[in-house]
Amino acid sequence: MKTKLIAPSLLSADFGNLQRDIEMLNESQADWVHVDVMDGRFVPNISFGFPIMQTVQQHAKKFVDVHLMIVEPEKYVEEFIEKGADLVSVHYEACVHLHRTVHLIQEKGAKAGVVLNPATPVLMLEDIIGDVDLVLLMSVNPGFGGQKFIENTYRKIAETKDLILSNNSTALIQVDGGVNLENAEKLFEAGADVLVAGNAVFSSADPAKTIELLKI
Ligand SMILES: O=C(CO)[C@@H](O)[C@H](O)COP(=O)(O)O
Repeated sequence: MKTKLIAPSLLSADFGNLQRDIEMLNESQADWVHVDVMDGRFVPNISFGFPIMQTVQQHAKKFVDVHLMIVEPEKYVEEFIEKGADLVSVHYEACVHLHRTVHLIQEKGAKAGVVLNPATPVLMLEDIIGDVDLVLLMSVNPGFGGQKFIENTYRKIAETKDLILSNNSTALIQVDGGVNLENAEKLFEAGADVLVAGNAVFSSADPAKTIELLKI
């Protein structure tokens, strides 16, 4: 997988015109489509589930990146993969048996990511870094789009990069939350490989142009 990737989050798309927004992403320079699944238990908000995932599967031509903000994600990963997820990321904080869940995702044919909330230290990944394809660092508390970026994410990117290098891991670093045209370049320079952007893309006058500018 190449780096400096943009993954627009469908959480900020217009659900009344979801096909239109996915087709816009297909034609844009977006690399991935980021799908935020929230259950109202792991996070204090409910977004959507399998029916929306089916719409994504029908229309998206880009790599589909699913972020599960749900308790007991191991119960649902297989169905998300059947419905087109190329990568499934699960929260460190939500998995009792993280190693088992990561390997389940990979056995079912998808890439596996592990997600850290802002208050979870990078060192918790020491014994799983060699198994995962991606580390997703939350730069806001998960649950809502349009929140303010938490600045200590830069330090966490550096720590994740060190962990990856010292373990000869090939995991990508993804950053999610409050990413915008002001901080994207700095985040890539700090070592992020994939930036998720919801509000910055879908609230802009020209989402396709914003995606292009986020990559510069
Ligand atoms: O996972 C989440 C929120 O929990 C994110 O993917 C947000 O959707 C990012 O939104 P912006 O901060 O870019 O609006």
